Amino acid sequence: MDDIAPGLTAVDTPPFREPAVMVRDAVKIYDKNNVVLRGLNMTVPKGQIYGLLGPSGCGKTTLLSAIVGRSELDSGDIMVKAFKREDIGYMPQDLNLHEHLTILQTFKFYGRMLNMSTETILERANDLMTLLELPPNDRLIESLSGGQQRRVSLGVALLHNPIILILDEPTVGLDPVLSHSIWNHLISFAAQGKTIIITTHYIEEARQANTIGMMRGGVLLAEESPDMLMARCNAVTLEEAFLSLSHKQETSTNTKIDDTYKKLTYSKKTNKKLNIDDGFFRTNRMNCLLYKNVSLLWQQKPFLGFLFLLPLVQTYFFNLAIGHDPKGLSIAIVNKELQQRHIGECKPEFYQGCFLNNTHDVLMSCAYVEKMHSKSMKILNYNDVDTALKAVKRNDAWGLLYFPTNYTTSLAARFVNATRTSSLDVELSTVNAWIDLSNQYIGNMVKSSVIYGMQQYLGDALTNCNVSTKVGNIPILFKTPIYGSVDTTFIHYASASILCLCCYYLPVLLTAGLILTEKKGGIMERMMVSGIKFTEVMASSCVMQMTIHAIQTAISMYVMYVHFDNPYNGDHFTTVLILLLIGMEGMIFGFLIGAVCKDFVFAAYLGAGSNIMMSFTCGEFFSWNWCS
Ligand SMILES: Nc1ncnc2c1ncn2[C@@H]1O[C@H](COP(=O)(O)OP(=O)(O)OP(=O)(O)O)[C@@H](O)[C@H]1O
Repeated sequence: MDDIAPGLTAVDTPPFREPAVMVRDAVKIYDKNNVVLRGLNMTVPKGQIYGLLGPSGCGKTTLLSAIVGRSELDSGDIMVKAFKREDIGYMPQDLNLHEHLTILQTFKFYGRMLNMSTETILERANDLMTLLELPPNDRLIESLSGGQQRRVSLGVALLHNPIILILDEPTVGLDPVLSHSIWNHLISFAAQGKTIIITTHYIEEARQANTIGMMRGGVLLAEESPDMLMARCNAVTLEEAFLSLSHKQETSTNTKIDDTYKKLTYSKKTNKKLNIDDGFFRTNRMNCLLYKNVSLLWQQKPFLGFLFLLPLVQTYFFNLAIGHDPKGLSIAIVNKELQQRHIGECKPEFYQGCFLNNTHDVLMSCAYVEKMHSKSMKILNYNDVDTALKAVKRNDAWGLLYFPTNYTTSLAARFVNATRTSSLDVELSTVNAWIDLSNQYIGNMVKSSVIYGMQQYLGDALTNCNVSTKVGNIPILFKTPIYGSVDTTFIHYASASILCLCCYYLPVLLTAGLILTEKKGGIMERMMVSGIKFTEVMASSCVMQMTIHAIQTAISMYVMYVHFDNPYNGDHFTTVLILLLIGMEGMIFGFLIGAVCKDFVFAAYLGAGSNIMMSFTCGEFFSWNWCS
């Protein structure tokens, strides 16, 4: 015992017992103001109950975490007589259980992880139900009381009948009768040769331990049997003994604590945590994780339904609400040609004949207005430009078309005279257009309707005159598009990119959520202590996520390409491969978010923020704009 405070001497020397756990010169420093272990030495004899006592925050959990391999010392050696993972049973201070699993599912998950057969698990589960007075094993963990949950957690540690049991405050929140019964069982375990390290806040309860380790200030003040300890301190209770030892530690030297750990030589070749070689990847552990993930999803049926309803609803509403060309847009018309002739409104007979040789009876302005009408535009007639412009500014119309007087005559002159056309005819044959471009998409649509309307009505008018329609076209001919079609709408273009977006961010959300839930509840740490490796977590998540991803994508594609009949011209293999890779990318990013974030709020910000940012940088929104 290197760490017994000065002035203390052992009153008796206990018989030597082979140690099951030994800690030497343990140092753990969280930061320079928080040195938790200061060269601590501890020896736990085999086949005994070792009660680790000390005030709150003295480092008991930190020490146990290092012993079970959950955390690493900064310096020192840890030796545990355990050759395989199954040799150790650990009950952490926090419950660290999946709330949405039943008691039996929890036992099956941890049991299978430690290579237990289903029959043995069921047998042990029955024994533990009696031993720990557990409720029926089909009860969900979340529906249990705090004390019942704690007993399930203890059950997980006992399930595989380990030879070393490390229990961090197993009796907190239990009634005295149950605590007493648990201690009796611990005593019988020790009689069977098992080694038990137990921490407790109920100091007197620890009298039943074979050895007491009294911890304070990062070292052990004493390590001996309760009776010897009380005798040496002239105390009648362990509490008195602890107070006496604490007082002696205080009065002997105030600087001892710091000196102890500073004098240590930091050895590079130390076992700073439990080292059990349980492989880089084992299929049985991955299957366990898969079983747990599937059970968790199955227990949360509303969430499962939501997972598959979300892509359906999203794609459905996208198709209903976005990307269709707006109909019934209003356009203001000021037709001075019509006013000049005093013949009321435009009628079909005004644009039946050939305008080149009958400029008195034919009104080309009416032909143009009719073309705009046939493009589902609502025509609003005004007498003058000022009033019409005010209407556009009031948002009554998306644009204004102004036809000058003698429009048809000047247009005919422009075609007949060609290069000899007077500048007055050029001016009077030109339609003036003011378009509201405050909404880029609608403004551009009105603009293109105006341009193509002009081209089409001129084509029709020239056909009436037996002249080739090409004469009225701008001298460029657009051939069949290489990809897409002439009448591609926004939805046709955007459907693929929306699909990619869903395929990316749904796995991000699900993966980050699952990882964070397990991390925050301490479940991940408990799984790691039981031997689970990160590779297995990744692989099992990958299998589950990809299955969900495939179903979600199939739902989205059905809505997009079957129900709403958007064009699909791609090669099936490439499409599936790309969507799968996008899903995988989302999943990996979800892992990253789960790993770096400490809480859900940060994860939500990171997930949503990065999603928008990535949509910008990958060109999705940019190309939407171009399309519009
Ligand atoms: N991850 C961590 N980062 C920083 N400090 C930590 C961390 N974990 C524990 N500590 C600090 O280490 C000290 C010892 O904590 P620990 O949980 O080991 O104490 P304990 O003796 O188990 O306390 P209790 O009996 O209340 O559970 C405390 O001051 C605690 O704040």
